[in-house]
Amino acid sequence: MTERELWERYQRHLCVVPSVGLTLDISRMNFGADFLDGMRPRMDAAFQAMDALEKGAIANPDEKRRVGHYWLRAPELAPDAELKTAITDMQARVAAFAKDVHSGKVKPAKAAKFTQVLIVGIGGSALGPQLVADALGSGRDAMQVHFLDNTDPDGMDRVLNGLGERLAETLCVVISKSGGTKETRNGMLEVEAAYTQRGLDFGAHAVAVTGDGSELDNYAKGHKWLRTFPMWDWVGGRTSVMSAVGLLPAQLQGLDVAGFLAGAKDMDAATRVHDVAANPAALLALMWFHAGGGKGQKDMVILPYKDRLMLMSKYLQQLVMESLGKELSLDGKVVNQGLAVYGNKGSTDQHAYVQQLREGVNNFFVTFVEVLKDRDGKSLAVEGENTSGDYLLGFLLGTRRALFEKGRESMTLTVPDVSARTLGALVALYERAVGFYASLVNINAYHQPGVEAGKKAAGRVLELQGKLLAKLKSAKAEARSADQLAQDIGAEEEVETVFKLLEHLSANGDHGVKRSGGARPAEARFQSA
Ligand SMILES: O=P(O)(O)OC[C@H]1O[C@H](O)[C@H](O)[C@@H](O)[C@@H]1O
Repeated sequence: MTERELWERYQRHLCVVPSVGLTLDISRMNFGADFLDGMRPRMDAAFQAMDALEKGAIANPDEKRRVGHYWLRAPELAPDAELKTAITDMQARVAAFAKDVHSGKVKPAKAAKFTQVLIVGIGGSALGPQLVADALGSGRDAMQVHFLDNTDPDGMDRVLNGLGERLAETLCVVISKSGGTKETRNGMLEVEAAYTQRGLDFGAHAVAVTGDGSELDNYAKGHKWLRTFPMWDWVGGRTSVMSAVGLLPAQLQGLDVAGFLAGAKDMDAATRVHDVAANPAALLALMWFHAGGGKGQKDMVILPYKDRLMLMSKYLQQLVMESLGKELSLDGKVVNQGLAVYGNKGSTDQHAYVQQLREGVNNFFVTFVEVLKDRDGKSLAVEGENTSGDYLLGFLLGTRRALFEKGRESMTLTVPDVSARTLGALVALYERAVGFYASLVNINAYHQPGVEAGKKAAGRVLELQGKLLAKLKSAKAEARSADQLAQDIGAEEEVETVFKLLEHLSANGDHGVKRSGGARPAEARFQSA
């Protein structure tokens, strides 16, 4: 194709969303002339399914739940008055609480004001707030935000040591929809201990975002925490950033929550239309289908040329892969669907893996994100009249071209800035695209049955550890091999897990387990000190 023909293709297929100032360019995807028409029947079915979902159908059949994240930014569209009031009440309570925290009306026990927010959560209960905080935050925010999103003890120490004395002016927000996630529970208990160690009453510094009646809800109420904010079964964790999960941290940080919701609402309006050419979410889903043959055969590389959007790929990784990575179709057939997502930011990644994208295995398509506004204020001319921002665009367009020359496909999303409004629009765009794509490939995007297997297996590991410790204590002084200990606790078949547990126990002083003997598993001996 000549440059001129590409320019024609660019204009013909450019999807323009004036309400949020976003465009989607699909001209560098190599779909054929009849692809969009050919997909029309499937896309029509996807539109019907989405319309039904928004009206309150049970769109998550396995869990028999409605799927209501679109109502979070348009409560008037919620299918009944009760839901609408739940949303508007939540928004009002979040805003009022943040106002009271900022004014000092709600204050810590031993400091004048809360200045820091420590968020404890994981997965959908952390990734949204992390994306928002990183994309929109600055040193001038009303409060500084920190995260504990793992059960890694050293990771917790790093965050808590970083807060240091400021723990006295830290508001801890524990987020868990189910209220039973172990990583979050552990993080909460460790944070509680850190407050107690400093002579501070944790409850007077803590709030919860969780489902009514959950373990966390009961704990928060039982320990007189400052507040609890609701999470509902009709909002999935990975689409919860516009519930209290994302709004409370954003409001506390002093970000433009109204703009965030408005951007999403405007994008929802744009992606609700059944005209494919005008609907960027439909086009994204169709391009994913085209690129991977409807089977996820190509990976989605998210490349925003903007530092503030670096967590976009991480956020989309959960949204896309947890939604689309499914064993079974809606009819119960084994389909093993999915779309792999990775990426960081340009031009940084050009100095890392983009080499492979241009010349290596062609198993991906790129989504460039171009941000028109370089920075607040004027830029330095770094070479001739060129600014650093001119270079950023130069590198984006250069990589787009270099990939296309080698037959590697890309799309480009162009947005005016990284404002709350734009971020809300981007989140809404991908939420809708994931929903459409799930319909195109006939899967349930709103459950995550696969996640449970790992959790159950972890439960068994900890159960074995309990038995092992009891055995080691009763057989004090006698050094035994992993094989012997596995037999002792009636877990001969699980000797490898037993060895891994002993290796970990003896590397840490917590349980007083000592290792002796050789370095190889069969030579190692363990005993209670
Ligand atoms: O919010 P929570 O109930 O604590 O869940 C946190 C996360 O963990 C689960 O394993 C799910 O796979 C995620 O979708 C969820 O966001």
